[in-house]
Amino acid sequence: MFVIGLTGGIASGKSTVSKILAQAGAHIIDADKIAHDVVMPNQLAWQKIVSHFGMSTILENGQLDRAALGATVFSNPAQRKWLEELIHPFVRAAIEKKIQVWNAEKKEIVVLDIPLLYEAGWDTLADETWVVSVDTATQLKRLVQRDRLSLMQAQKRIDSQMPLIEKVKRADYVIDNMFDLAKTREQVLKRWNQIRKR
Ligand SMILES: CC(C)(COP(=O)(O)OP(=O)(O)OC[C@H]1O[C@@H](n2cnc3c(N)ncnc32)[C@H](O)[C@@H]1O)[C@@H](O)C(=O)NCCC(=O)NCCS
Ligand SMILES: Nc1ncnc2c1ncn2[C@@H]1O[C@H](COP(=O)(O)OP(=O)(O)OP(=O)(O)O)[C@@H](O)[C@H]1O
Repeated sequence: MFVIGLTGGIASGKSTVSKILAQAGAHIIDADKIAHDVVMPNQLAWQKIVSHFGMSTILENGQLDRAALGATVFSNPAQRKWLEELIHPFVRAAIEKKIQVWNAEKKEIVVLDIPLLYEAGWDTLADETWVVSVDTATQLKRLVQRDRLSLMQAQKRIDSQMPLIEKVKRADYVIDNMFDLAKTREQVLKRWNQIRKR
């Protein structure tokens, strides 16, 4: 089994690349999705969040108010650290379990789609790392458009991550996602085909 660690900055295009890889036959582990699943109502992490942040972080249906929690933690690094220290061990355990299962099932290529791959030190789970890169103006524009955040909210989210330029330096393979999707697909499939041939 070969494991690709796919990362980038927020809204740089990880999900877009991960979709292309899935269509090509990769098996995807999506850390954002796992992080959403572990805070479903009444789970241990959900209970700890409610006792720590209070009922104002819960919607009427019991789900986390992700916008409210995001507004709090992306303006307060100490609270973000608290939330990460709670959620990350659950996410890491789920990722390791899935890797184990897929390894036993002899899946050929697995992709770890993890926004905080380097920040969390989880790049060691991968055989090689890919970074999806865009310039800061494009990142901000796409983030504001997709998530309907104000410029200031979007900038706070970007600033809470390792600078994208730093991630690019650490990457084994960089995908430049500044252009159209065809160009991105071309770069993804180029490296994908090299890995397949090994
Ligand atoms: C604060 C929360 C509730 C906001 O939820 P929201 O639905 O608005 O965002 P979502 O979870 O879909 O994340 C969107 C993007 O935000 C960025 N992001 C998320 N968490 C973090 C973080 N702790 N630090 C920096 N960037 C982050 C990532 O690029 C991610 O792809 C949520 O992001 C969260 O629980 N974060 C802590 C868990 C975590 O670190 N998740 C990242 C994957 S392990
Ligand atoms: N090459 C491109 N050209 C134009 N728009 C793009 C391109 N790639 C991605 N986008 C758009 O930019 C936004 C961010 O892309 P995407 O959701 O793939 O980023 P992400 O890195 O997965 O984000 P997150 O860190 O929040 O998970 C989306 O609205 C997507 O449709």
